[in-house]
Amino acid sequence: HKIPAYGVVVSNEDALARELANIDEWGGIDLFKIAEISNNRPLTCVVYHLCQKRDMFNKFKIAQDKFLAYLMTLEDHYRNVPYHNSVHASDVAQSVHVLLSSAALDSVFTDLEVLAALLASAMHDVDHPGLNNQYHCNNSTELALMYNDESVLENHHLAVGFKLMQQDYCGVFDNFTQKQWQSLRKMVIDMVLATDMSKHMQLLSNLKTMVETKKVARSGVLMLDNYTDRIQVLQNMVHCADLSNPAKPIEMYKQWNERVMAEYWMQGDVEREAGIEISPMCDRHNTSVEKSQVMFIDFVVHPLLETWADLVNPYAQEIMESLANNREYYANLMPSSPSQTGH
Ligand SMILES: COc1ccc(-c2ccn(CCC(=O)N3CCOCC3)n2)cc1OC1CCCC1
Ligand SMILES: [Mg+2]
Ligand SMILES: [Zn+2]
Repeated sequence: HKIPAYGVVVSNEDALARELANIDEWGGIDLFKIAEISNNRPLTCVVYHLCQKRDMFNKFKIAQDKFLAYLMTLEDHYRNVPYHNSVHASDVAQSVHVLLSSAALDSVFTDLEVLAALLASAMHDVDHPGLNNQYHCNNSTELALMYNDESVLENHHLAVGFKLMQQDYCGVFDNFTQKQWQSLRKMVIDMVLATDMSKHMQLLSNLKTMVETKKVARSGVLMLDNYTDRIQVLQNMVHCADLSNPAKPIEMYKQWNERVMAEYWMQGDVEREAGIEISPMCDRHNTSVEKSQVMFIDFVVHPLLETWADLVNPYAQEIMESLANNREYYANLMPSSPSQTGH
């Protein structure tokens, strides 16, 4: 049977083609529109399309129908929660694709490393329950007990993502050598575990050190000559993509913000019902949305993306400008901002 052009059977293939046209650009595609057109299969069609563009099926002799079966099953295991659904995963995959294409990283990473980064992005939040690690640890949930309070969700995303790959009807990496498979699996594990926010300061510090000591070839590309350096750049890349909403076009950023707040407030409702302490920013009756975003940008996103921009300098200026504009947008909306008080 013939495989559809974008992996998924859609009513309007031309519309999907148009939406995917600017997939190589930062903020170039609207994942919410792609979710609509693809009958809520944004992850399957974005990741399939990226792997086709990067010729992954030929490079690794991957059976396209098996890869599609895996992507579909993976996407089916994302939950229908406001933020951590498969639209977010497809956004992280496309953002990683753009960061990987930075001129400073030209030919730096092997095809296996690129495939690992795309797979890590695709599976990095699978089966997310819409309740964060703090909730699981505070309440010793099934998952917290399973993973002893250590990167609980991230370990779960990996376990689910790889278990689905093992199901024999997938057999997606049957043509990999044992060495290729073990290398791919280790890199995906290292990247997904690095999306745990509790690792953020360590990751950022490693990235800063790498910027200070970076070796750049005459061609201007980064020289990374050991696994530790290579995986640190890949981990930071996926982490940057995971935190990249504030650096995207404002209309998309606003939608991500509504969704993440809806998820936080649902968690706050669960905590209030259970009579336990409501987590930070999870109380719908007591959160300043705009102030929270300005603080998120100032204390988390800007320091990380600024360091990334230093690493691939000057190839991330547009990302930094977008972030600065969006920060101003929310700063001006803050209740006590000067523009409100008229002076
Ligand atoms: C568009 O808004 C956000 C977009 C992304 C994030 C965000 C933080 C950490 N990550 C990485 C994954 C993670 O560790 N999480 C997932 C979010 O919940 C906390 C544990 N992602 C937060 C966002 O806003 C928050 C609510 C107001 C300020 C902060
Ligand atoms: Mg996550
Ligand atoms: Zn995520």
